[in-house]
Amino acid sequence: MNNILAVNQLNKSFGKKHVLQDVSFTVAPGEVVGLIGPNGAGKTTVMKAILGLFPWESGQIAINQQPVTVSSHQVLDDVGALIEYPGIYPFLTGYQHLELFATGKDKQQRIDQVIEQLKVGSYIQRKAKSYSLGMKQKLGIALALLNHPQLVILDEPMNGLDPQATRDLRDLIMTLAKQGTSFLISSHILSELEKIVQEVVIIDQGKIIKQASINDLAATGHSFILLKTDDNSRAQQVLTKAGYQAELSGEQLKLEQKDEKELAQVIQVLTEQQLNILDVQHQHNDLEASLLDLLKKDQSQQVKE
Ligand SMILES: Nc1ncnc2c1ncn2[C@@H]1O[C@H](COP(=O)(O)OP(=O)(O)OP(=O)(O)O)[C@@H](O)[C@H]1O
Repeated sequence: MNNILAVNQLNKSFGKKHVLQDVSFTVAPGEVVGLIGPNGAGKTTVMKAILGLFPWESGQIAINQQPVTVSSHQVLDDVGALIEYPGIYPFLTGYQHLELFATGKDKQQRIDQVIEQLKVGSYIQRKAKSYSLGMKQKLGIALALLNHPQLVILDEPMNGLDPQATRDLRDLIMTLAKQGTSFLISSHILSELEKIVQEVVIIDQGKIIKQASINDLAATGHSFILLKTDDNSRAQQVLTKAGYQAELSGEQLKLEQKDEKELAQVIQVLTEQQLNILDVQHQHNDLEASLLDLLKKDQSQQVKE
């Protein structure tokens, strides 16, 4: 299947600062891809380049196999985007914004649909200057989705949204993706996106350090055993003596589980020393931890280079 978006060997500098270095990744139709990286990694710059907002030194960007450049924007008709802050006119109502940007014969239907999808009906007739941060954010997302684009680019879309609105947005993204819309969504928090993305592109200091499915990334994650005993500090000593590295974490002892048999062995070691186990929990697939691991490895690699 052809990719809806292909970024190939993109290089971009601002002055002397090489902000994107050979950035390559793809987005397939109907796929939700997370662009994840720490502050300043280059996420917004990648997104702005895809929208042809500035020139770059080398590399190609194609949407539906058509090149995007600063002077050729036609392919962007099929792209909806919210980058950084929504561009909102304070003296227009939310509804007037939608009227201004809606296209097509079914304009009215599109406006009504997006008002319902984003649940903005109660304030859409008010002037935008009275909107809270979250309300503005929802209007920005409504504008990105309004004309049923094939590809939607959202830069930190959960910014300013309360937990209910965050959940509603996740549900909406998943529904639209099932209907074939592709999404590229940036965040510096992986856990915020892990429920909706199939694929993650991890960027650090302008370089893509990994593009992987969320399942592959989870498989590289760590597993931990969390134990509560009637004497955690003695249990820690007993485990250390037996060759396990257990750290005290609040009311629990936390140790990395390297293989499946380990839990039974740990329990045996403790019960042999008359320690009572009050609670056992498993912590699996800590995606945030595996992301941090990747970033740490990348940074130590760069120090060596
Ligand atoms: N117009 C510009 N002029 C100069 N430097 C810029 C410009 N835009 C971005 N940069 C620099 O490029 C780097 C990447 O910035 P970018 O905004 O793409 O990061 P980000 O991953 O989106 O970060 P955040 O999560 O903080 O939004 C940063 O070092 C930033 O200072």
